[in-house]
Amino acid sequence: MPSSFGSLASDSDPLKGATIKRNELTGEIFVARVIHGGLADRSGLLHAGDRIMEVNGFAVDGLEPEQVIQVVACAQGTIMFKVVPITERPVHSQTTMYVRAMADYNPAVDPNIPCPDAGVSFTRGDVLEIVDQTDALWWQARKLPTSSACAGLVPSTALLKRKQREFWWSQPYQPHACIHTLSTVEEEEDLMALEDKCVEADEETFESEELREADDDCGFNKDQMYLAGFRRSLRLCRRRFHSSVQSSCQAQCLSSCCYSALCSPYEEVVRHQRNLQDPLRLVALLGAPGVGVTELRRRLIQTHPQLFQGAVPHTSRPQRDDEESGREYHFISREIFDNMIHDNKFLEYGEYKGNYYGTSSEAVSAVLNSGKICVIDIESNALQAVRTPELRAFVVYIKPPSAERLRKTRHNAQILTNYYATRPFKEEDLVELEESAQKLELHFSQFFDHVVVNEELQEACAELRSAATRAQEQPQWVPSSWIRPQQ
Ligand SMILES: Nc1ncnc2c1ncn2[C@@H]1O[C@H](COP(=O)(O)OP(=O)(O)OP(=O)(O)O)[C@@H](O)[C@H]1O
Repeated sequence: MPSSFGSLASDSDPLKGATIKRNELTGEIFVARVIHGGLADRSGLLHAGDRIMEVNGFAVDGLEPEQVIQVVACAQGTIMFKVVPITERPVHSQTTMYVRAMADYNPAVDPNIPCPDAGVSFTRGDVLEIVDQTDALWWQARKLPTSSACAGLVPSTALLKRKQREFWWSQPYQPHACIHTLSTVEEEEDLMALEDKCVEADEETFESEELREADDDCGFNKDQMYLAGFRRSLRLCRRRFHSSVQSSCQAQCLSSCCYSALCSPYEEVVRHQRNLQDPLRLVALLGAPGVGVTELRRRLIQTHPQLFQGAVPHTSRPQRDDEESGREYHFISREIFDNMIHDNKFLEYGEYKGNYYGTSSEAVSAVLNSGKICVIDIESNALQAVRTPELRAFVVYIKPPSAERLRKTRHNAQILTNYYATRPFKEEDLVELEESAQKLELHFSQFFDHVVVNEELQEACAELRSAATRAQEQPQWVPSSWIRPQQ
């Protein structure tokens, strides 16, 4: 039987660069995998499938893997391995793949990982460089950004999906039609409660808020030019909105966190720099009610009208004398609105006392094609509708500051109540705001391209502005399907 010797430079844990396994029938010890970029890999002397006979002259057959590691750990100076190399080394043409994690993973609490020390922990939203997919269950990856050349183990898509299925089946009752991605049932109930909190507002109060805004003349800039798509009315009734994604699964899942794209534990991404001739990217703001999404959007558009613009919403309500179609709204008949819903034209839409209101993807595209950055605010259930190859949304999460700073900065702020009246924030409003923000972060942080903490308005607005322009001008991680659309 062919044999060879390999020597590795001394290291406190030289087998960290490889994992080993024992054949339970024969007691033989084999190299299970060589960690990409680790010591064993760099030496080129150990390969997956090699049989380890001896470590520094000590026969390892019959030992438990932990005992072999102990032998290696106790060795001083140069360590000699006597190895029987695998006869047919598989030829791999590994291509590096980048993914965004859609779930959290902690190897320290995973009983199934073959070697917890070699595991890479990650949280949703992290970008991973997958350097080896040879093993169907355990891939090798680096979490970016990293300065380490050494990769570690992460569960493969197949393994994570299996875990999700096991979790799903372990639940006493699961009404969802698809695999449960991240949330526990309790969290799901919380979310449903959040989304269910729709208070019936009568049309007069809703309309009066619209009028109040119009009276404020806040749709006009310094030169008395009307800033199209400026109104906040869509945000007002957002809790009753629908997103354009109406899969059968989503119909059952009010939290809308389990539609197909969100079910995959990894999203393949590429580092992409927008070409100058490409349309600009949509900037979609997401935040808990009352955190200041409207205020920031308003300030951004008002202070930089040459750069930013909102999308003009559609409505089926009758046009008033002082309104122009295409300025405050696109006024269309109910029948046309229904057809547009049917044709999936809306990113979000809602209905109030017989009148529809909605933001169409075409209205967003019109702004983007005009050379301005379209800024809209969305509900979490519209995430899938805006994360498309056409709109390429850059999602900015507006986060509340610390509890203390929130209470200080909102001292004179006015909250918009469910009855469409404004009044100063009460303690319970702030608590509710913080809870809603936590739930958004818990369930959707993997989709945040940038987070702006809205503490001081001016600073938050400046940061939003620079993030929104950076999204157009600098390379970003985006879903690979946006750049290489699937057939
Ligand atoms: N950083 C801040 N400092 C002080 N006040 C703020 C800040 N950001 C927002 N506000 C004020 O808080 C109030 C609520 O803000 P805004 O209306 O923008 O909330 P929102 O996120 O759009 O939620 P909703 O849609 O429920 O109104 C407004 O009075 C706004 O001026």
